[in-house]
Amino acid sequence: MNARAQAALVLEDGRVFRGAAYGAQGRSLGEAVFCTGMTGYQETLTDPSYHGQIVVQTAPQIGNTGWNDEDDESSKIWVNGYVVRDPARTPSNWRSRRTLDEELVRQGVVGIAEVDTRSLTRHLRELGAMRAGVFSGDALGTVDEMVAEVLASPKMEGADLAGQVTTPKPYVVPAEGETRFRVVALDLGIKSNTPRQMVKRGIEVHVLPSSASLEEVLAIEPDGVFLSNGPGDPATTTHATELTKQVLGREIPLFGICFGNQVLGRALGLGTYKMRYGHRGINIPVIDVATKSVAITAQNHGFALEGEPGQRFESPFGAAQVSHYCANDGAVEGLRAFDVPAFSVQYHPEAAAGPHDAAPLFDDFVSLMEKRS
Ligand SMILES: NC(=O)CC[C@H](N)C(=O)O
Repeated sequence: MNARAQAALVLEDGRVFRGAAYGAQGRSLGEAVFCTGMTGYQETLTDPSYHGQIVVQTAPQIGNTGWNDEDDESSKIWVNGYVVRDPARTPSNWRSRRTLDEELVRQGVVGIAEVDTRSLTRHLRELGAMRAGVFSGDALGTVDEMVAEVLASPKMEGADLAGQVTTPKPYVVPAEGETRFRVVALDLGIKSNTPRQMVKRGIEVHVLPSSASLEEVLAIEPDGVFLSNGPGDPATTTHATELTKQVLGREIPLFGICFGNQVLGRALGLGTYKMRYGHRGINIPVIDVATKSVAITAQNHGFALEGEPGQRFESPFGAAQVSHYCANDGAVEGLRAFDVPAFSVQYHPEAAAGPHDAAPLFDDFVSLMEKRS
């Protein structure tokens, strides 16, 4: 392997990890977060929810299966920067078209390799996700210069990012087989596998930009409304939250995932807060309050809804409950409304990548629409 140029990962608290340039060379700034998934790096990199973040892969070996033309979760890589320990020298997979390194270069994503990602993960776990920068080649400066650049970059709290990743124009994903339902999916940063899960169940999915108005939603005469995942601070989602309230007021069945869970929660009157380091991985245990069963889930979030496991509360739309919580730390993982047809989860039932325990939630959405039709 050719020697790689020098690179540095600089955290806002002044901690510096030296390593080797990986992917494009230059500078990238963003919030450093760690993801514990041992597989699924292509889906992670192309998940729009990671926009604005520098993703640290806790697992040491990344890139082993190269980059293929099938597994992208959107049109491009959204992470601002990428941190790995030991990149594959020779990827091997029958679908691989190029190396991860080549793809990062092709898309101009600045990364760093040869970083002790376990030590870095422990640092972020104890001190919290924080702003960081990856600097390589000519962009390398003195530590003081690099820290100053990091400190001048925007924080994740207060970041309104959905508008930067949403589709510019509406589009339709046709149902497979007979069309049983029509659903409006509000694109706050949707992943490709989500419409795929719905169309398999006879749903025609109308994906609308995050700025869609109530009139635009109603013009489609939807049987249900879906709120997608997405990047940024849920406290900034005023438009989506207002739209959700109007949909709830009309008793149109509603299902939200991740950012969508936070938006539904805000519409029901709950607050959101920034977690210390969030949940990012593909083996996060969630408990369903009603059945006490555990699902192993795919997750990627840094904010969470306020609330206690099982807590019932009165919302402007009647009674509701914190229906799911995380077995690791008790964080809110799902909501159910009792007087309007709405529910949501903080995790990813589309599971790309990840286990399929939560896939039946799409069937629950279908049942909710069946009951109303
Ligand atoms: N995957 C998501 O939808 C993430 C939601 C939100 N941006 C968070 O970090 O909590």
